[in-house]
Amino acid sequence: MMTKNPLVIATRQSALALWQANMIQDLINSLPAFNDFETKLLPMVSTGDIKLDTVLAKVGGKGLFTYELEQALKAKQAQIAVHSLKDVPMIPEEQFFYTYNARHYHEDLAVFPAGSPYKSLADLPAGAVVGTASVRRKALLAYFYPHLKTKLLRGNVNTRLAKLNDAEQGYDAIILARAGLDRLGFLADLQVEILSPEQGWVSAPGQGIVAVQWDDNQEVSAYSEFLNDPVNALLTNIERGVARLLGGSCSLPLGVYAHFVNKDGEQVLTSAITEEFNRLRHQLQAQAYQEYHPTTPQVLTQIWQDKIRNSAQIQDFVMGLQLEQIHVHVFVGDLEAQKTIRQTYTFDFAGHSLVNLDSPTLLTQVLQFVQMIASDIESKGFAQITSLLAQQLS
Ligand SMILES: NCc1[nH]cc(CCC(=O)O)c1CC(=O)O
Repeated sequence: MMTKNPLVIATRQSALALWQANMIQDLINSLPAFNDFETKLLPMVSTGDIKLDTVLAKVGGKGLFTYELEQALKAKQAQIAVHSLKDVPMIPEEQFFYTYNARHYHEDLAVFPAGSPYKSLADLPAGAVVGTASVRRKALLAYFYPHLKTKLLRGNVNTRLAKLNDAEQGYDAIILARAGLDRLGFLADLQVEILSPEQGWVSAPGQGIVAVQWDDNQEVSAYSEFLNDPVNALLTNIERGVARLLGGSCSLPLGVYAHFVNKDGEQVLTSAITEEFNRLRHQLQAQAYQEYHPTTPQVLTQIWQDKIRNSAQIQDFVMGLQLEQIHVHVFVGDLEAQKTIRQTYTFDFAGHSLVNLDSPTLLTQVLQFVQMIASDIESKGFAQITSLLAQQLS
């Protein structure tokens, strides 16, 4: 029997990180293109898991949850790393690139302690205490709920929930990502309020997306396309593109959320597109493998992409979605709600197709759109916000 190539997956050790790494491992194991690989998880501890006493913006933020995993990639102890995209720095080191997966939920939630008489942030009495370590969430609280106080809350999701339910810690509510709670199976048992971006509570760029990090110096990177989800990649590149042009770091209270809108002007949830779209794409991937194995990953990618473009089933599915526009919600705030910017931007998707997301015309238009958003935000007083923030964070 032939020995298989190792495909070691670096991950943090929190319950959420392991869930996400397992999801990617299962996906890889289900794809014939990876038949010659043997997957294994490499759980690691990151600086962000140890330094728990400060606001994320102050410990530098940059690469706090990714640095150690990147070292494992560079040392070839691991072939890929799995991250919450939200934790990945906006400007990666040159040798690394990412593919994107799975956005089931994008929103933040307010979570209330078991038995709390309150069901929404608006209901909480003046001076009630809300836990978060994120400057974006602090700025949103200051803007929408000025009657509330915030208090630092760090740690992984399990730790934060334990602190919420420990009365001595004094939290009346905490803010968490819906995606994380859903993945851990906690949603059903918790008293929560969904904070929706469409109503102004804009989530972090890339929130809810699982990112797979690849190392250009390792041969396995030729297989990256098989794991990419092109719909999530498009929306994510818009969100992160805006953040990057605004100097993107997690010390900026910035929310960006992009989604598709159909002919009737309704939001089409990304998960409602990607589940079926990827099922069909993966079927064709398996067919291409069957017909052309053994061949190189580059050739297989080409054949597979052609099959996708020529598939009547995929064409039908994509046409049925009637995607017309992409809406991008942006929030830029400061810690005392003195200079908040809120805006929604619209991209005309009608002449494009999900089957051709790598079309140079589309990519050029998207890039111009992202630049337009960033310069519009700048013209609305962005520089004043950042100088105000510098004072507030010092
Ligand atoms: N910085 C922590 C972090 N990074 C990703 C998630 C949740 C999953 C996601 O949003 O993708 C969380 C926890 C939280 O914000 O509640």
